Amino acid sequence: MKKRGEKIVSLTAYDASFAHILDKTGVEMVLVGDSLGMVVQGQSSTVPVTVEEMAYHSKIVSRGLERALLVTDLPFMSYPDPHTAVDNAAILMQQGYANMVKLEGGQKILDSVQHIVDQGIPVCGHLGLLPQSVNQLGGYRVQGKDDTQANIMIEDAKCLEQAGASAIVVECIPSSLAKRITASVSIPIIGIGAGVECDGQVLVSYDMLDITAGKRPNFSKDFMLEAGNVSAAVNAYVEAVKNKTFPAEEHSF
Ligand SMILES: Nc1nc(=O)c2c([nH]1)NC[C@@H]1CN(c3ccc(C(=O)N[C@@H](CCC(=O)O)C(=O)O)cc3)CN21
Ligand SMILES: CC(C)C(=O)C(=O)O
Ligand SMILES: [Mg+2]
Repeated sequence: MKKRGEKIVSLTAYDASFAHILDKTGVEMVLVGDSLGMVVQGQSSTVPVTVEEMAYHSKIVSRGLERALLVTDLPFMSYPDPHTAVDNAAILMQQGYANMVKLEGGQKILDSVQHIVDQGIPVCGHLGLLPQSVNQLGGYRVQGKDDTQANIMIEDAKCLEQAGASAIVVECIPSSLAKRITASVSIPIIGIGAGVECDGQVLVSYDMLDITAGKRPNFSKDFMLEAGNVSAAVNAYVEAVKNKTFPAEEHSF
């Protein structure tokens, strides 16, 4: 799809009924995000989420899917070293029925990425804003704004590709940097708050359906407003990503 210039559409899901709607609407990649800690569990970050919780939600999401690729987040502290990373990735594959696992970070986690890939498990990287590091970052802010940070992120993307990653999510970074990263690797770059020039887009499904308890990141959009029902809202998102009308300038940095 990257080679063909066809945008890859992704949304998060945390249960089977939701997953079924995304699957039948043509969402290509369904992400069981550790964002479930915030939108499902009501916690103030993703840090408390466990491997067991991720495996459970991944398992129930898998029952709603027929076509979409199921990608499941490895949560905070589940990949502190390559051996532990492989063990936990195996749990998400065998108990969560994931097709691919996602880990946050660049060069620091390369050994873990390599070991997981060596076991035949597809890996998705995650660069830019890393919510599992929110306590170091001090908040959810745009990343990669200066040249040094930007160049490190491009190098991280190349290293992840080299280590065998199949795709990379880039979160909350300037559109210009996302464009450079997308041009620097041959694996698909899936953006969230990263502008329209990535190979695909992902959003937290609750945000685009306005199930938000009042707060939604500025890069997201309420697709429920005009659509009126869930399937129509998801369909409007799929169409908007495919024809590059989402994200617009107002959803980008
Ligand atoms: N509901 C929800 N949506 C998400 O997109 C999301 C989660 N939860 N939980 C995990 C992370 C945390 N995320 C977030 C949360 C807040 C902002 C936010 O408020 N960003 C500001 C940018 C601030 C700046 O200018 O630097 C914004 O206005 O969007 C961004 C990402 C993304 N992920
Ligand atoms: C926002 C996406 C990329 C994510 O990691 C999550 O939902 O946890
Ligand atoms: Mg996540």
